Amino acid sequence: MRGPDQLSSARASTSSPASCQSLHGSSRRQQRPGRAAQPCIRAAATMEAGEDIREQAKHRAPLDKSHLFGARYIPFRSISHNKPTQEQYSLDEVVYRSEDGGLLDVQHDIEALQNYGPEYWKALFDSRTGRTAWPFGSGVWSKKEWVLPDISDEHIVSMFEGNSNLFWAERFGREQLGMSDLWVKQCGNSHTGSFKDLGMTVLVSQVNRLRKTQPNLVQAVGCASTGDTSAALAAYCAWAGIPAIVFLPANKISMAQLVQPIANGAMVLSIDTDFDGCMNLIKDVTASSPIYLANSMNSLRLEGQKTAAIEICQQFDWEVPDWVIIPGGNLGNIYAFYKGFKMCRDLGLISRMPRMVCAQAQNANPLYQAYKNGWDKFKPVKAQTTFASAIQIGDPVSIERAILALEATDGIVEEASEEELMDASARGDLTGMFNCPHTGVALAALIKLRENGTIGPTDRTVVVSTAHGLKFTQSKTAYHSKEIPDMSCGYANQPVQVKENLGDVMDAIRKRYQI
Ligand SMILES: Cc1ncc(COP(=O)(O)O)c(C=O)c1O
Ligand SMILES: N[C@@H](CCOP(=O)(O)O)C(=O)O
Repeated sequence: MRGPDQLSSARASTSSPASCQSLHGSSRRQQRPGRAAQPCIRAAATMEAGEDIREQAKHRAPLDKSHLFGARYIPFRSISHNKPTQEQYSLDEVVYRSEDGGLLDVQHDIEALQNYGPEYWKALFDSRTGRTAWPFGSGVWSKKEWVLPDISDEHIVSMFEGNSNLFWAERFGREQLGMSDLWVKQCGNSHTGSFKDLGMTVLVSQVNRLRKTQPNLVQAVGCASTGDTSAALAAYCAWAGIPAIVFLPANKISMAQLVQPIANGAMVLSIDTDFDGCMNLIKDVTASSPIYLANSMNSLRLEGQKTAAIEICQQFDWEVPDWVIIPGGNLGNIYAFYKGFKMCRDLGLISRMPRMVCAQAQNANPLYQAYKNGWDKFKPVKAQTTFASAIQIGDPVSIERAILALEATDGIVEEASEEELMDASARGDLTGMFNCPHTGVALAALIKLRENGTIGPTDRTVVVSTAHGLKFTQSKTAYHSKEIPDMSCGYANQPVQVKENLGDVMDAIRKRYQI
């Protein structure tokens, strides 16, 4: 079968990748899907003097992909209730809700994508990984046809996010849990230090396109945030020169998170409320002004975030893990992962879905409570203070999306107390990780599910790490200093004070290591 890159890349149109020396001078010969061919996306061999990689991409791929693949908004309920719908919106419209006030979802032309077959997509994605060809150096845009097929490369706003490593948690698994196949997907090892970059590149790219093609439609982009969405929004908008406004709950986010949008020049509103209060405000503001909503209520974000699930499959050579454990707050990400795995399965790249686990802090656990009540009694809660401050959310916008993802994957919801999440985070760190507290929540859920036998010793399990531990040094420092009231901080590692004296130094070392 031939794929989209061949369709308009003349010199890439022979079936051998070796023949793909340069993609300059396309003859735009149209071909139909047919026999299998190796995809070739290699950038032009030579760059014109003064060209940058974005300009180079214009020569490489002057594709009109819109006739091949498309995507649009449809009501989420038509998916959850499995009912066809006439209601749909172009991605070039500013719309966040369906006619009945429900969530939207981005629907792709799955049949058109199916024309190219699983081997085509695997080879195409593999060929793009680890390169600098614009925009495929990004782990999100290397899956462009599955994300935002219609956007032109020159409108994309990317910092080559994604392609995060899968950390083999060999020692943590073996020594602490008796597990042989445990992995941590390091989504927090990213430009702004959280998985939000994956969604924000898509949303800000679409905003950039709207601003270029429909002047005055979008004058700024805004979000409510517990610290990570705001950091990502501010950075991507700064890169593209788009005004950003972030609503933060006063005194409820870490100092490192607060300084990110400040440094990137966003307008930072510190509001005397919690995240849910900020979310209500930003919904009202974006409904009545040319300020575009950047929270995951906007389903564009999830199109980028879902690529982390596709990457996990790719990193395992298209084998599916048995379990994927994800910390949940506003609950967009669990659905994004579900979408990524489902797309891989619907397009034949994998043969089954993993079981998904959503992990919540006990102090902010509305999903856990709904799960325990058989789903039909969801009630928002007033979220209490938690070290996992980025998931201190009591009224998650994507509750329906999360329930669909969990029901469809025979999923589980677990919770973690403050002590459990801090201990789990510290235990992981002692085996070489450097976790944020939210990853601590996911690790605590793993520990519980392993201890009660739900997760078996050889089950391939992926814990999704959602932010970089360096954003949360205040809570780590408090733990290791044993300064947290009512917490034993059983895995604390305290610095040893010694005089500048060889004898004292050696005594201290001997005491610890018996050397
Ligand atoms: C670090 C971190 N982990 C986990 C989450 C939860 O993601 P979601 O809101 O998509 O459930 C968030 C944000 O809510 C976050 O910032
Ligand atoms: N943790 C999030 C909360 C908002 O989530 P979103 O995915 O809906 O933007 C944050 O960092 O702000």
